[in-house]
Amino acid sequence: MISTTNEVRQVTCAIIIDNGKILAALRSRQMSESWKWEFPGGKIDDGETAEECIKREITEELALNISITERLTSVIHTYPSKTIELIPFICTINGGTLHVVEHEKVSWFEPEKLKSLNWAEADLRIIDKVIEKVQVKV
Ligand SMILES: Nc1nc2c([nH]c(=O)n2[C@@H]2O[C@H](COP(=O)(O)OP(=O)(O)OP(=O)(O)O)[C@@H](O)[C@H]2O)c(=O)[nH]1
Repeated sequence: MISTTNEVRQVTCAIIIDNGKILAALRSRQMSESWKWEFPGGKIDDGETAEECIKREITEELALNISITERLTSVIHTYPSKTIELIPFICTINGGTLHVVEHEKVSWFEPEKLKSLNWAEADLRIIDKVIEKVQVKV
């Protein structure tokens, strides 16, 4: 199916907590929204649940198995060329060895450092809630 600009693309993202820090990923030159930070994840495939999607994406992008702790409220954000529904999940690592496949790099941040990053615009709308949630859980 050809996607149109009017369609809302559902995108999952993982807020992975480990040892009190949160993983953020820098989008690379080859990706749209280059050099912006995001939480790893991606678009939901046809027939897939959001939970299945985020587990698949994290295996593909970071070679990690994750467990979902909590699904947060999603946000809808319109970029000039697309509208996305960003569905965030708080997660922990269940297995695997971190290997960065697509991103420029990933880094671990203390919750209070997250606000200083140059985030993708949609993430700016979830970051306060993410920090509030992870400070309770770390
Ligand atoms: N994974 C992820 N994507 C995000 C976040 N915030 C955000 O705006 N996005 C956007 O959601 C889309 C996710 O698409 P994707 O990762 O599956 O694939 P992609 O880069 O090829 O997307 P593209 O079609 O925009 O080029 C991208 O447009 C990306 O910019 C986030 O925190 N995590």
